[in-house]
Order: sequence, then C-alpha cells, then structure tokens
Amino acid sequence: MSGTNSITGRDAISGLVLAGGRGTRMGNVDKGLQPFGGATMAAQVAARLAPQVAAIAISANRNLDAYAGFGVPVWPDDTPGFPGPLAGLATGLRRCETDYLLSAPCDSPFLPADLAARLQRGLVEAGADAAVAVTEEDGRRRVHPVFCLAKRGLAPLVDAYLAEGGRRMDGWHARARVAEVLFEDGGAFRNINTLDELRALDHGASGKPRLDEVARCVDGYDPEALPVRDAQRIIGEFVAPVRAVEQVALRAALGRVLARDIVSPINVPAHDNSAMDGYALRGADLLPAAPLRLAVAGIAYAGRPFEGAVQPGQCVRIMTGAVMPAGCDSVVPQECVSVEEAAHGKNVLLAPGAIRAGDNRRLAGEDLAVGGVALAKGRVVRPSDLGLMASLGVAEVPVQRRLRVAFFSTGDELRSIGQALEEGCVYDSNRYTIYGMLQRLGCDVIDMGVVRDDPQALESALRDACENADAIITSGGVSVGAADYTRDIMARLGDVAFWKLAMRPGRPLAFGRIASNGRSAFLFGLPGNPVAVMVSFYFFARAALLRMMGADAPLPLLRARSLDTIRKKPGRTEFQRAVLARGADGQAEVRITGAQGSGILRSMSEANCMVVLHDEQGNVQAGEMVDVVVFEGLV
Ligand SMILES: Nc1nc2c(c(=O)[nH]1)N[C@H]1C(S)=C(S)[C@@H](COP(=O)(O)OP(=O)(O)OC[C@H]3O[C@@H](n4cnc5c(N)ncnc54)[C@H](O)[C@@H]3O)O[C@H]1N2
Ligand code: MOO
Ligand SMILES: [Mg+2]
Repeated sequence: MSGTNSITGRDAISGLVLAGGRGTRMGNVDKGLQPFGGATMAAQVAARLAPQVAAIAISANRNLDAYAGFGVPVWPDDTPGFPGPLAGLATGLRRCETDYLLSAPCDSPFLPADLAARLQRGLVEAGADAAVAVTEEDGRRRVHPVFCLAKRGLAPLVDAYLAEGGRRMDGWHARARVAEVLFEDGGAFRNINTLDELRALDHGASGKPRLDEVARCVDGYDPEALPVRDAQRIIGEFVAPVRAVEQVALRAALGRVLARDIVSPINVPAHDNSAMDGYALRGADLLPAAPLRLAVAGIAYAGRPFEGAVQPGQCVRIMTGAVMPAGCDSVVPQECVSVEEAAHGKNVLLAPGAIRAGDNRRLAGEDLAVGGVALAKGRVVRPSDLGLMASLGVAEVPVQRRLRVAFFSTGDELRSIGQALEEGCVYDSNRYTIYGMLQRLGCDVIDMGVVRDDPQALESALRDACENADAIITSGGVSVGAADYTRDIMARLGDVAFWKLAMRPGRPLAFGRIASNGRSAFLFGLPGNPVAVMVSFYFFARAALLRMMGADAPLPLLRARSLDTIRKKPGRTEFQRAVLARGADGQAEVRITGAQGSGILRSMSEANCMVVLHDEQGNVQAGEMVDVVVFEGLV
C-alpha cells in the first residue's frame, strides 16, 4: 500500500461530531440541529467526516431522538452537567471501537476533506498519541484542539484530567504526546457562533458558491440562451444532498434510497451445497473411462445435513440446497445414475464422463462473501434488493429520509376540479402531473393548490413552502407576461436565476434557493405550459431531486430508428413525444406522436417515450438512429 491511507487507514478511525454543548451563544438552541445547507449543521459535519472514517457517532446531550434520526450512534456525556466538549471526547474515547477517534465540532461545516488523513500522517510521523489541527493567521499560530485525532488508549488519561475538574479541550495535552499539524486553509476551520452568522452563511451558499458563481464557470454563460447540458450541470453543482438517515423495516425500504452500503454479515450461501437432487461424491473417485459403483452411505436434506464423513468408494443421497457432506465436492444428478440394491443398502452406478469433479456444487460465499458490499449506498431499493437483504438476514435498513417537496400552480385562469369553468379559464392540470411525478420519485408531497397572480399571495405561498419543504416546484409565471409576478418575488426571497433555455418545449426556467425564517429550500420554477412542465421536470428537476435524496440513478438513454423525418434546428435541444415499438426486423423503432405544441398534453399521454434531439443535431431523416428516453421505469 502507498499514500496517506497506508499509515493506519481510515478503517482505524471513528469520527465523532461534538454536538453536546448548551449553544449559549446561539440563545441556547441546539446548535447541531440548526438548518444549514439543506440539512442541519451536525448533519453537514457528519457528511464531511463520513468519507474520511470507518464510522461516525454523535456526542449530544439534548434532542437525542432528532440525532438518532441521522442513523448513527448518539453518545450523551458520561459526565453529567454539560461539562463541555472534552466530556464528549472522553465519552467517545471510551466507546469507540477503532484504534483512533477523530473529533470535530458540529458548528464547523467547512472542515477539510483530508482532515483525518493529514492528522493521521502527522501523528504517525511524530510518534505521537494524538494530533490536533493548527492554522496560521497573520503570522500567529492558532491551535484547534476540538479537531483532534486521538488514540483510544488515551481514555484513562483524559478521564483523570476531567475527574480533577479539568475542562479545557487542550488541558490534557501536556500529559501526552500531541502532534500539531499545520493546515493552510484557515477558513476550513471556521465555526459558526451566532444565528445571524448561520443565516448569513446559509442564505447565500452554505459553504457552497452562489448560483451566479457556479454559472460563471460555464463557458460563455448566457441566461437568455442556456444550453440544456449547461443548465443541468449548474443545477447539479448547486443542489446539495439532504443528509438525514432513518432506519426502516426491510419491506418499507422498497423504493427508498440506501443511506449506507449494505455489507454482508455472512457468506451466502453459508455452506457449500448441492445444486441438484442426486448423489454427492468425492471427485477423486471419478473414473475417466470406466463405470463407477459407489455405496450410498446416508442421506442429506436441505436443512438436515449428513453428519458423517464420506469415505472413498461412498456417496450420499443429497437434495438441492443440502450442505455438501465432508469429503464430497461433486454431485451427480439422480437422472444420470442407476441404483441397485446391495446386501448392506444401496449402490449407485455412474457411466464414465457423467460429470466432472466439482460439478453441481454451489460454493459458500459465491453469491455474497462475508464483509463484501452487497448493495451500495445511493441505490434505489428494488424488489431484488429486498430479497438480497433478506438473504443476509437484514431486518432493518438505513435509508435517506424522504425528500419533502411542496408544489403549487400559479395563474388567475386556473380552476380546480369541482369548480365551474368560467370563460377563459382552464382546469389546473400541472398540479396533477407534478403530483404524479413526485410520487413516483418517492417524495413526500405537499400540495399547496393554486396561487393567484397576486404578489402577496405568491410571497406567502413561497415562504410557507420554504419553511416546510426541502424543495419547491411551481408552475407558471416564469416567462415575461404582465402577470408573471413569480419572478420578482422568487428573486427577492433568495438566490434565483431565470433562464431561457435553448430547448423546446420548456424554454423558461427559474432555479435557485430561497430562504425564509432561517429555513431554505431549492426552487424549481417550471413553465406553465402543461407539456413544458413535464419536460422540465424530467430533464432538470428529476436529477436534482434525486441528488438531494442521495440517490444514484442516471437516466437511461436508448437508441432507436426514427420512422419519421424530423425537422430540427441545430443550436437547441428538442424533446419530441413519440411511441417506441419493435419493428418487423426486431429492432427498436420510434414514431413521433404528431403535433408537438407545448399545451397538448394528450400527445404526452399517447406517447411512451421522448426522442431527444441534441443541441448540435439538425434535421433527422427517416431511418436514422435517435436517442430515446422511455417513460416506463422513469418515474
Ligand atoms: N414574449 C414571450 N412570450 C412567451 C415566451 C417568451 O419567451 N417570450 N415563452 C413562452 C413559453 S416557451 C412558455 S412555456 C410560456 C411559459 O410561461 P409562464 O411560465 O409564464 O406560464 P403562464 O404564462 O402562467 O402559462 C402558460 C400557459 O400554460 C397554461 N397553464 C399554466 N399553468 C397551468 C396549469 N397549472 N394547468 C394547466 N395549464 C396551465 C396557461 O394557462 C397558459 O396557457 O410562456 C410563453 N410565452
Ligand atoms: O416551454 Mo414553452 O412550452 O417551450 O412553449
Ligand atoms: Mg406567462
């Protein structure tokens, strides 16, 4: 092994988020649970630590249920009375199961991504028992003793210092060998002390750049003609996963996003076993050119093994799934032998070449080996995964908590089902398509109805949504019409960009993050036209929401032959509704559903897929291959 991980490796380190303080400077609020960056401060710190260590725990003394919701162990101080972060460290050292413990405070969400590796290297190089981070500001060294990598064996020493009444985080340093490791980026250790500071940081970016900073990284960024892939990239970089984990019963994990790798606690199968009903034998007994006669020494059923050892010249009657008897490594199916009665019981006769040594045996661990990753985090759990986890005896599964998404439609012309349809009005259909798409994505939905084209009503709906949801989806009002107030209000509440996308349908799109009363939410202001709303959802909101859920589910693209000639201007992406079928030659063919107006929802229902004509593409001739996204299996 080489590199920083070779010294002891992240497997030797547990991470501890120190969230057990009184939060005095924040008005006694529980600092770790303050919303930040689409999650909470402690969750952000845990998320930054998690990839650096083998396991995470949280030191907390209040709101233990809320912390338990993170899906990691929560350790209240063993010493009563909120004695400070050192008590958290002491408790952590006592409880941690790895050789090293790395602490970090819950109010430092920007901590370095290589904190563990560098402290570990410093510790080993200095032959020390602990290592702490140091920065230099204006030529002055500043030690950050709360960012501490300590050997578990230090527990008695720290306990003794606490028992003497010592409270300082670095008060015990003189009694041990503590290495100081210099980090160049002082900002990474920045901590957030007041609610105002928290809001200021969270409002704009939560340690991430502002939207315009992200957008500027796109070559020739033009909000009036933004290519689809640039918009997708900006959105992907701007949204952040909402990290909160819950344990659910196995069946309830269906459709949910795995929050952690599922590691196999056992070998599956647990033993070598038979793949056939037949006779288990010793491969070494097989004769290449002559028939073989074996005495049947006993019988092995699935769940009821044969206990004895099989001697040369013997075999065991065996059923599919039964454990291979000791000494046997092959199974001959019963169809391939003849059985004869003998004085002492039964014999079986095999023709030469009936099987080879090792045939029809399933090896222990061939499906899953103990310690192997059976399912990777980020996976959306499917029925086969439920079965796989059941085969491992997994009763409860850590999943990401469901994303809460609030949505509403805007427009004075909209009527809800059950209302009279006056002159010039239309029934609100977007709320139903959005509802359907969100449901199938596995979100918790908050349907906020229709909001009138009235600035006050819009502002209060947006604030309400922001305070109650992780993401907000609106439809309508993002273009340039005289009643399109949505734009102004969205812009006033946060960091929102208005784009005209180089695509059809779904040209206008608002995207960003808004904040209200210390809470923030990602916002997707989709265009009002009923097909545009669906296309924008599928090609922008879907991936972003999945990313927020911590899911890894790229959109599968197929290729199919176009039956139509399609007129298409290069320089924009077009999404055409179409029907995919198998042609006479067995190959996939696609036919456009006809008129593609962005208000024609019927053609969306008739379609079973969308043809994606990319930016650079021009006219398509009948018979040419095109990219297709199928609806089924999408959401
Ligand atoms: N001068 C310009 N006009 C328009 C442009 C443009 O660039 N310059 N873009 C057009 C495009 S493309 C679209 S898409 C729409 C988007 O407009 P808005 O997002 O402002 O949406 P509205 O004006 O509110 O509504 C558009 C259309 O959709 C109907 N609608 C709205 N909500 C619903 C709903 N919930 N259920 C059913 N139908 C709905 C609404 O009645 C309008 O017919 O702007 C173009 N104009
Ligand atoms: O998004 Mo608009 O519907 O392109 O017409
Ligand atoms: Mg409009």
